[in-house]
Amino acid sequence: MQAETEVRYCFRGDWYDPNAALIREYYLIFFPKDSTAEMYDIKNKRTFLKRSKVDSLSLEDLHLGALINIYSRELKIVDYGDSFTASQLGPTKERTYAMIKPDAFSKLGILQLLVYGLYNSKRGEIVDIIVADGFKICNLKSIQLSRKEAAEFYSEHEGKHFFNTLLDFMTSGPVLGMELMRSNAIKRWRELLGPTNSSKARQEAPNSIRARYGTDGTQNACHGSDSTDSAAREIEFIFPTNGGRRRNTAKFTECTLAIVKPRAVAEKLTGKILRSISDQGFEISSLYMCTLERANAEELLQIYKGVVAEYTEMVSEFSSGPCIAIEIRGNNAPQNFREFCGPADPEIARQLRPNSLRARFGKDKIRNAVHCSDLPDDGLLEVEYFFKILDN
Ligand SMILES: Nc1ncnc2c1ncn2[C@@H]1O[C@H](COP(=O)(O)OP(=O)(O)OP(=O)(O)O)[C@@H](O)[C@H]1O
Repeated sequence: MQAETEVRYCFRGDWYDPNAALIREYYLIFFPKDSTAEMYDIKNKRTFLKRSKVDSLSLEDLHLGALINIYSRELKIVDYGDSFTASQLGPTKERTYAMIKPDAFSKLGILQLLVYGLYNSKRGEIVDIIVADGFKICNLKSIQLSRKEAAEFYSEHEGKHFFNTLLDFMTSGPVLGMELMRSNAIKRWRELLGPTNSSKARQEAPNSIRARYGTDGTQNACHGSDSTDSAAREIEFIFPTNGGRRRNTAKFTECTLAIVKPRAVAEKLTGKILRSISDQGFEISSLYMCTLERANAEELLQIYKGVVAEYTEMVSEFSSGPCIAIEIRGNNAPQNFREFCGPADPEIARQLRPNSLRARFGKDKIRNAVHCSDLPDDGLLEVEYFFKILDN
């Protein structure tokens, strides 16, 4: 009897080795059956990691451009490693760049877009449309584009009569940049957008995003890449992987830091958590998705080292996948937000503060959904760490 071949997917991944200051290339082989992975060093032609369990990794995390953490190594998936993987996953994992432009951003606000959009189907806001249509949000950031950046982004239109108006508009307020993934992502997102001109959209595609949220020919709510090449270029432009970052929208006043931890992001709790934060009266002034390296997680959590028994596990959870860093603003934000987060242990939180974030969304002490700055003086320092140092 012939043995059944085990399904395995192969990717090419780059890891930046800071000691040698060079990029090392690996094949990453993933076995979905038991969530194990193997790594092969391409240059040195040898196995780098024997087949080992990587619980935090799932096939959903593995797509072109993804940043994943394998045993403290941040690997960027740069290509498919074999034709089987390319043919199986390529069509289902097409990426596009979507951007909520300043008109829709300010009309709806980050929270309505992200939260009510996700969780109040009656409002049917933009992100709801995105998620409900089967897109995965692979990256996300609120950005303030400079005129130079807007001009570069829309360089194909330079010289056209509407170019200056377009730049005025695109720099008039924050935008929300998103890298989206699903099958036929580019075509599907543009179908959802409808015609460029919002008035035409209202006539020809009244349910489209531009018909519903756009104003006119320039202020048309959202952008979508028009080809695979432009998607790759635009994703790289907004979320550069080779140095430099786009300016975030953090304000650094009356603020504290919240992080939606990787397990909560993976369980799609981000929207519910953001909604609770805003319902409580806090302002979400800036946010972005990132995958923390172990060293950064250690730095953030250093005050717990030697104090909290679960320190090592906490660091592992923090660096296990994408998380969302948020600048929270409000009166006495560090203390008030910390109270709203509740005790670190969700079991205790459920007894003592049943309405706190950790009581509602936490699983256990490690996977307690949300991190918040602990001491009053740490609020601004941690916001600066995430929004000035890590995101610069
Ligand atoms: N005739 C016009 N008058 C004013 N603004 C325009 C005009 N044509 C395009 N624009 C603005 O420039 C943007 C880029 O134009 P383009 O032709 O690439 O449209 P699109 O591909 O539908 O939009 P986008 O690139 O933003 O997804 C439009 O979304 C709109 O904001």
